[in-house]
Amino acid sequence: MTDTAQPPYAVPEFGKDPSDPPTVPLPPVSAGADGPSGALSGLETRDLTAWFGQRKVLERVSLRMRAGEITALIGPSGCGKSTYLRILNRMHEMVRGAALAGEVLLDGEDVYAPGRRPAEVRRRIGMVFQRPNPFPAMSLYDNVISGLKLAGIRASRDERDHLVESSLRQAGLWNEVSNRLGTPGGALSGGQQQRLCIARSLAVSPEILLMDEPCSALDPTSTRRIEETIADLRHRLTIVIVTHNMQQAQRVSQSCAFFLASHDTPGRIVEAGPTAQLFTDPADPRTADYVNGRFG
Ligand SMILES: Nc1ncnc2c1ncn2[C@@H]1O[C@H](COP(=O)(O)OP(=O)(O)OP(=O)(O)O)[C@@H](O)[C@H]1O
Repeated sequence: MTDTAQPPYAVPEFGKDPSDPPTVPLPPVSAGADGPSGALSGLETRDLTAWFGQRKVLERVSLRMRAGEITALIGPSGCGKSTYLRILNRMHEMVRGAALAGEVLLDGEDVYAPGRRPAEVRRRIGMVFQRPNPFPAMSLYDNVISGLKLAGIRASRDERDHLVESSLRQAGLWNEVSNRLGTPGGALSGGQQQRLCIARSLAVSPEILLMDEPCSALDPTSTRRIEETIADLRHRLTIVIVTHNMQQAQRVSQSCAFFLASHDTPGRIVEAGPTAQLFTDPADPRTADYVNGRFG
């Protein structure tokens, strides 16, 4: 039976955050392994339960997403993967009536702790969506730096130039667009637009990058290009990717979590562990059935 118990608390509505972000200097580009601390950040959820209104869609999801790894979230449609991803950087609360319980720890600190600003969490934990969503009329240059103002980061012209180049290089797009940074984002191909969106996310130096089926709208060549970019980024930041493509999960990830829900039970993790193990020697027969295409 679907559990309709009241959630313990509703997450605050997006936009109701009382304090505007303070303006801060430009952080080092992609702190990551080359950054000042030399350490990458990890994410962990403990007993995460989520609701839309009275409907519980995730239940007690505990998962460790290790620093510097790519973790793939797999599972049939509707099992809560995207919801889980959006909880990680406080986007779940943008949906009216959404609620959650449990903890999301970024380097051991709860991103939902009282007083913690959603905008600061979203700067540190970036998101790339299923459909490329650059600002179509805005130049490539401005697209890349469009997140700075939102994050309250100030930068000189030189710093911005450097940031645009380094972000586009990391996203694997620089060589294709370096001589036309003034052209609008909408003029790029779908795959290039997705890499532009990755560059835009990288420009605010996130520690974690969440990717929600980033290749599902792309052709095989663009998909391969994005996968190469993801693999390159692994050494700079921690990545969590939702994918329906089992080959992609095997190609890009080191760890994998298999989610499952049914019509009367909310989404839960059936099994999580090293990707190779989940695909070759899963502990649960449902995992074997899913990764071998027997359902979902
Ligand atoms: N904004 C919303 N309001 C109400 N219910 C929602 C909302 N978004 C998602 N849901 C419900 O939450 C459940 C989990 O959805 P979610 O999109 O997280 O699943 P998913 O595993 O990512 O699916 P898919 O693979 O098809 O993208 C589904 O039953 C869905 O209908």
